[in-house]
Amino acid sequence: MTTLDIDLTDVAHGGSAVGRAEDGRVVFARFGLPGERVRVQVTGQRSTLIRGDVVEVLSNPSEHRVDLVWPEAGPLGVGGADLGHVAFDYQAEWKSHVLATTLGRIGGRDLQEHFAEQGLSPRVAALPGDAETSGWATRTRIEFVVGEDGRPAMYRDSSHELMGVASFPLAVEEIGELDLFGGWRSWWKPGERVKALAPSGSDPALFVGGDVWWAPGMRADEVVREDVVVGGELYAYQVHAGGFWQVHRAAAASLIELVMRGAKVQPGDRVVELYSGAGLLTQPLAVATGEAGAVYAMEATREAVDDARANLRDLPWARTRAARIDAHALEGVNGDVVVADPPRAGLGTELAAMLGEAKVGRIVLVSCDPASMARDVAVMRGCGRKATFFEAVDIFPNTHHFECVTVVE
Ligand SMILES: C[S@@+](CC[C@H](N)C(=O)[O-])C[C@H]1O[C@@H](n2cnc3c(N)ncnc32)[C@H](O)[C@@H]1O
Repeated sequence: MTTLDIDLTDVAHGGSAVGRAEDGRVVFARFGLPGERVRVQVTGQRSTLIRGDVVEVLSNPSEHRVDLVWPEAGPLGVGGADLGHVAFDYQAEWKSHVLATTLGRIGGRDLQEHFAEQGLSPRVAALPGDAETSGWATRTRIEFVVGEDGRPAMYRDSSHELMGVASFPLAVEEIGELDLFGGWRSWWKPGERVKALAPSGSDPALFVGGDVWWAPGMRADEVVREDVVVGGELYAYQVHAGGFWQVHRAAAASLIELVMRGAKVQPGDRVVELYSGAGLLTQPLAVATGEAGAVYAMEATREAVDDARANLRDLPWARTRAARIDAHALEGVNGDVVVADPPRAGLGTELAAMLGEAKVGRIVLVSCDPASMARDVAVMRGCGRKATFFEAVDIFPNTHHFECVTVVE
């Protein structure tokens, strides 16, 4: 067991605080805070860097350090709450700092200066209501694996080793109704992957082995209902229990609000939506274009497209196609507005350049990784476009993740 004693000076993208070892290598230390002198247990190393977890604060404990609400997800524990040791208010500072430095590191000085000139602030805002629970009890979806003893387990961070867990503090209270630590033990099988969900419009359910259950051996519908209220408007959705949906209980409404504010869709507009999932954004976009306009949405997952079609039943000018988005699919793409919500890897330089150069008025990019956001926006800048809107929102409290919405025109 190798340990190092170091001073932490900064924070890095990915959830670690940063310091330097005596041999000059950069140390990425999870569960540390800048200003602290800490003992780090090394969990991995290369010729240029060392990774580890803070197992002891030796001196200068940070005023922003809090006791771990979920100790099993602390140092040397399971992944999933790598900012669980950081005071809720300071998580926004941490993430804003990472966002600003990532903009510069990936997009260069030009992108940082461009954001400043455009009056765009790289700040990450907490979701309303989260301060009350310090961001705990906010997730309507949690995933785990059944351990050898039949109890819920998760993987130790960056490893294939399963560790039993005794609670899920990130889950909303309603998930407790499933009694995950009760009668399922003799029913589900070790090694099975389980998703527990508490949809806003249906009873809590468990997705395991491709089926949906509300209690051991008691089947539930394979689709659940999600109701999202934004500005007094209700958007209602069906979603396959195993399919993608935003995990934070307020994330769906927040993303609709931000995307619609940035997209400025007018009646009669032609909108192209990429990576549209079950149609979370497609529905409000179609309401905004009205029947004089059109929304063309693309999504790779068949089940999500089935959900989206059901969700757009009353808005027939919105059409969804099951298709992989690649350079071929985007050839000749055009419209008033393109909305893209890709997975963590972002659009990539090729697709970002295609969109940047396309006959499209406004591109709304939803990014769950600041590095891919900075790269994609920098590529579109290189096509002569300007960033005109930027908001970042903390839809993953107690982890290093957050979401960005950028508009490029
Ligand atoms: C971050 S989710 C966003 C979905 C939706 N906007 C929402 O918020 O619910 C990204 C979606 O992209 C889809 N996807 C990933 N790669 C894709 C590809 N190459 N082509 C089409 N869809 C893809 C996934 O299935 C997923 O539904």
